[in-house]
Amino acid sequence: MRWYTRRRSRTVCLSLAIASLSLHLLLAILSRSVYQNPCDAPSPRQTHLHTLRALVDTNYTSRMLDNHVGHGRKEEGPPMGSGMSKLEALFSHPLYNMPTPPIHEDDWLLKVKPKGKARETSTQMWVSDSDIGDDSAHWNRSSDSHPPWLRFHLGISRWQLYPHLDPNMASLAHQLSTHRIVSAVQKSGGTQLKLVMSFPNYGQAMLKPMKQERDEETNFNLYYFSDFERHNAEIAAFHLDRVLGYRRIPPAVGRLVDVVTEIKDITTDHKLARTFFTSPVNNVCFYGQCSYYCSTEHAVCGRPQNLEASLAMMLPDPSLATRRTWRSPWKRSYSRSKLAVWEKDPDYCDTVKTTPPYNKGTRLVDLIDMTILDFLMGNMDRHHYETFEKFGNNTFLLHLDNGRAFGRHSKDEPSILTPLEQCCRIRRSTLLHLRLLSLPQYRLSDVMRDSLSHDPLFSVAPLLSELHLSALDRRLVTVLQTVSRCQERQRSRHGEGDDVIYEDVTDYKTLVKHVTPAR
Ligand SMILES: Nc1ncnc2c1ncn2[C@@H]1O[C@H](COP(=O)(O)OP(=O)(O)OP(=O)(O)O)[C@@H](O)[C@H]1O
Ligand SMILES: [Mn+2]
Repeated sequence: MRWYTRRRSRTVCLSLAIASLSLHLLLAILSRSVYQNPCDAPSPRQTHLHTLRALVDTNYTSRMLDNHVGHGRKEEGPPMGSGMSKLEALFSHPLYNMPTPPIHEDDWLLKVKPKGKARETSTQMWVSDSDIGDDSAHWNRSSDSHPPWLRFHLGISRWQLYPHLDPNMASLAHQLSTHRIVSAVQKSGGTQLKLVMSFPNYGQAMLKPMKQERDEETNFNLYYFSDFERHNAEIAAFHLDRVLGYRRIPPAVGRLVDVVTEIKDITTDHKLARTFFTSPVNNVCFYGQCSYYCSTEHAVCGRPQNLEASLAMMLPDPSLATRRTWRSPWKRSYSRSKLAVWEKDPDYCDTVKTTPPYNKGTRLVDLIDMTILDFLMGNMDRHHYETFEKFGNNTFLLHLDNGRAFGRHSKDEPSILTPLEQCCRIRRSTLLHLRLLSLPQYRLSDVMRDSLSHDPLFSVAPLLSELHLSALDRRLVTVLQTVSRCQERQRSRHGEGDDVIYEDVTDYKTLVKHVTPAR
């Protein structure tokens, strides 16, 4: 009996031990599965690596990337756990922070004189390249004591107008939108009314007034060459150019200008002053002198004195930094009946490719970059572009005059993409940027909305309507499809698609090495 009881209690103990062991095992398995998710979630670094690998894939398609990068699910926000806006996440992406070679003294647009020398010779402390002898010194290029406009001028290089994440940008925008206006005169040249405004610290800006409501579409019966210029297009173009990573448009911000105290009362331009009048509803209006739309019927009017306008930072005066103007090979005919050569000859690019300066260096792909910018914003008015003469042919193209962009959101204009269609050539870096902006977590319309919300006029109304923002996404898909078609065409001809890509990002290893966790 005792023997039986001992045996029973031993069995019970054994079963209890087995049960507790199983329970432990079960708990361990459960806790592992509970904590597994955060441990296995990709770090920002891994996400960046995934994105980059997918972006350089030659068989890239947008849908494939959604799966690749989002690990099968749609990732709507910026990289996990970053706490950043989509714009901040975009600008912190390695593609925007690639190591750049040091800028040599000859690669700056303006050289600065040592302070002593400058005082001896003249009151101006910056001089053009041709004015300077052997006494140049590395003096104060980024000094905090300089006004923002001078820091902007001194920061222009052979490769860009301003650096990525420019620490000067906020004060530059602040100056343009708030500093007292001490002078306003008409800017000569060009076809539509625009003014040059001066600030007490000698900075200058080019003003384009608001002529139509933001969501008003350009009349479909109007030819591109008689379209109005839009102040919000100048501002949005600056933001788009920066988002694309180009940095080839001078900073432009919005401002509510008092047409009486900030233009009429202070102008020394008598021709301009004479055109002021009061409208039947007591708004103050003016129309100036120019070849298009400078008449009472097309006057710009304050409400009653407040006028929305864009103010773009002026580039250094041509006497300090000469600019060269180039006619675009894909210039439109500016005629109601004539077609341009490129519209009649599908092989037109073969000729351009062998014609200087498009036969060497980056000029052709720089032009394609400009084409992509113009297609995205629907700008049909790119008849010319400019470069700084000092840098010869080895430099970026200035994307000035964007007032006729963002006129229509309901229609895309495929003819703007003709240079890309005909030449089938694109910088690797541009393609990577475009592909990045097609991902849901960096979506072009979202980063543009974010970027434009920093403009002072955002408090009046968003600079681009939602319809214009979504047109950007639609057009981006068209650009990427065009490139894919080019690659397919090339592949079917030669067995590969690499003639399409101008390889300007050669060192992927360096790029990937520089993938840093998002801050
Ligand atoms: N930010 C700037 N700084 C200095 N010069 C500028 C700036 N923006 C434009 N310009 C110069 O002023 C000229 C006229 O400006 P813009 O082209 O914007 O006016 P427009 O009336 O639209 O001209 P067009 O009718 O020829 O298209 C430009 O060709 C350019 O050389
Ligand atoms: Mn123009």
